[in-house]
Amino acid sequence: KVRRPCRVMILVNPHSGRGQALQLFTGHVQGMLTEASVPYTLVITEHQNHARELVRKADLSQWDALVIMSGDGLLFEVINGLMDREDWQEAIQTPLGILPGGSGNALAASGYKSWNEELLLSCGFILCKGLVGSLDLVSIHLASQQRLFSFLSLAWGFVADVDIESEKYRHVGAIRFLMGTLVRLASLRVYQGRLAYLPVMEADGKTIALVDSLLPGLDQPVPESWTVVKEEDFVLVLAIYQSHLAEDLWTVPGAMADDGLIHLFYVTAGISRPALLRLFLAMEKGAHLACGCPHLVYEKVKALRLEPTSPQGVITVDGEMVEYGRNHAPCPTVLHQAANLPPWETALTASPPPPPPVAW
Ligand SMILES: Nc1ncnc2c1ncn2[C@@H]1O[C@H](COP(=O)(O)OP(=O)(O)OP(=O)(O)O)[C@@H](O)[C@H]1O
Repeated sequence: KVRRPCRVMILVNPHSGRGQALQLFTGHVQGMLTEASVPYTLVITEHQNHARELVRKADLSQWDALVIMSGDGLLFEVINGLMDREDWQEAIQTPLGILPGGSGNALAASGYKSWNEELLLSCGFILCKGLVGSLDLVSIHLASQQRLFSFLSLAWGFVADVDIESEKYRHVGAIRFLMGTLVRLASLRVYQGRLAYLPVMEADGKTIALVDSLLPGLDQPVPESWTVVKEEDFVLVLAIYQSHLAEDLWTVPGAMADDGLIHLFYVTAGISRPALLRLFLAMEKGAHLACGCPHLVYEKVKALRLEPTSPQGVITVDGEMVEYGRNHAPCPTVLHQAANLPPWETALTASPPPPPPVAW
């Protein structure tokens, strides 16, 4: 629990979701914070990476928590801004909070069965109470040597395409993903690439963290303990570490924010359009694995390597487009504390600290 009274920086992306994040804040959250005597400073982001730069340079001793009122994209900026700092080990332990104001709101929705204003009120309540849980972060190395920290997902193929292509329907809110899915289904394509992963053994338990500097470099073959997927034609690859991919997509019903697992899904080529649509419709109730679809594979893994060979495509990390090429997602590096509260309590902290960033 964060000590009270605490000073909270609340970052609002005014363009997130349907462009109503600020109105949602003043209409639903401001009064709660005032009533609970939580002092806060509101910062309206002015451009992409504004929050990342601000957090990178902030005097964190002034703040007891950093809260974002936006979609998952702004939290991605804040986490990576904290990890950019020289004092990242301490910085990443700053409690973080999320108030859903975007169109996906995957992290805010994880662990809840509520939507829209109801979800916002639940998250506002948790913030007022100052409750803190823990959150897994996954370290992702891109082919350019860039390293990112991800709390939600790595996607390639259908899911990534829908996420990026549906941004033009942002004004309709969460339904943009359904619209994007239908449009992408009409032009369903196959993505070529290689996928390998380090499976989780039952004996691994929950708390073993991988140190990504011990994993083979991208120019090295994967070790024998890894599974190399024999198919190379995919419709989608999705690695997710939270229960929800969006407010209404319950992708991993059993996932906890700090279970130390990457939940890897892939769909191989050959799936029909109706079968793929059925999977996404079933996902609203978390029932997609019960569809018995032979093209859908689900594995719990600790690390994976994705090497797209199709000349064009989209890869997203936490819903944000990253460079297209080979990735490497060792997990988990920033993990686990004995959280005394359920991890879906929304105000989050990552502890103990990750191993030092390594040159890849
Ligand atoms: N003031 C701003 N102007 C333009 N872009 C911004 C601004 N502030 C943040 N951004 C960027 O906008 C993108 C989308 O933000 P965010 O993810 O928070 O909202 P969203 O896309 O509506 O929600 P979700 O990710 O849940 O779908 C992010 O890449 C973020 O970095």
